[in-house]
Amino acid sequence: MKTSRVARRRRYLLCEPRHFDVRYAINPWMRVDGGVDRALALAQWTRLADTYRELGHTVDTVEPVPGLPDMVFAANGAVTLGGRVLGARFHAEERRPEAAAFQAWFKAAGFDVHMPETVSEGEGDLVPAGRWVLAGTGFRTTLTAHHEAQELLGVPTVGLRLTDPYFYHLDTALFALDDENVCYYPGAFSPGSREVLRGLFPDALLATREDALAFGLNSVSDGRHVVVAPQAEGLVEQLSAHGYVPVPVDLSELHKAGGGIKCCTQEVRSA
Ligand SMILES: CN(C)C(=N)NCCC[C@H](N)C(=O)O
Repeated sequence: MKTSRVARRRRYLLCEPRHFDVRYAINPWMRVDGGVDRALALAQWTRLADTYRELGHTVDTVEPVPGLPDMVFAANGAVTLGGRVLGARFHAEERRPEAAAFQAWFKAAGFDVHMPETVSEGEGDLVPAGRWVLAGTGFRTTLTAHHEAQELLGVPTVGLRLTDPYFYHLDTALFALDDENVCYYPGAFSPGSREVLRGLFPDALLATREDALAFGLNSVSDGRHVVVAPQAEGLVEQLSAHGYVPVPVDLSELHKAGGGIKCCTQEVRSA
């Protein structure tokens, strides 16, 4: 086991939860009558942004749009690799207008944006991991979108079928630790997809359902520091035991909409 892990500086795109709310239910976490403390959501999100800066990463922000309460989940707005950007096409009608807002941000930042033809929820389902883009399907992003991602990004996509509605995006069930390894919850995947993951990542860290339900797999790693939900206690211990440095950030208020740390974080990967 490697004991010294190396961090790489990252560029992250975030969206302040100024208009955050739970006004519709498009995943099993969302309760429209549950109540949201927006001030707390803002404070938690600010801690996340500050944590990235303290770790030496660049944080950009996209202006939140009134009436789009899920726009804080910036990871869904696109996926980028080598300076190429595949925009988003959202599954739920309520989120569809977000796609144009993220597209505009990327264009203004100097990127060409390819807009997908079918449902494609950005980094929620398309997770660059070393030589591959791991590509979730089953609830949101389509197989056609996997192919579009492969054609645009020039990297093979590995399709993985999600089967548990609580883990409706790939990045609720798996995250890349670095360019060589991942951490995932096997119970979120079909038997065939579990076999594929075992074959590609024989040394992967495996998480429990309890840690997955605590949004532990919705973590962001820079190769050394893993920004992780403190509620995922077993995973936090496991990461330390494998030489990573867990950096707990609590986004409990955002969990009410079905999102966590990674959902709030779009990595901008330039050429
Ligand atoms: C991993 N990512 C990016 C996410 N899981 N995103 C959270 C999306 C939450 C939103 N209410 C929805 O259901 O689309």
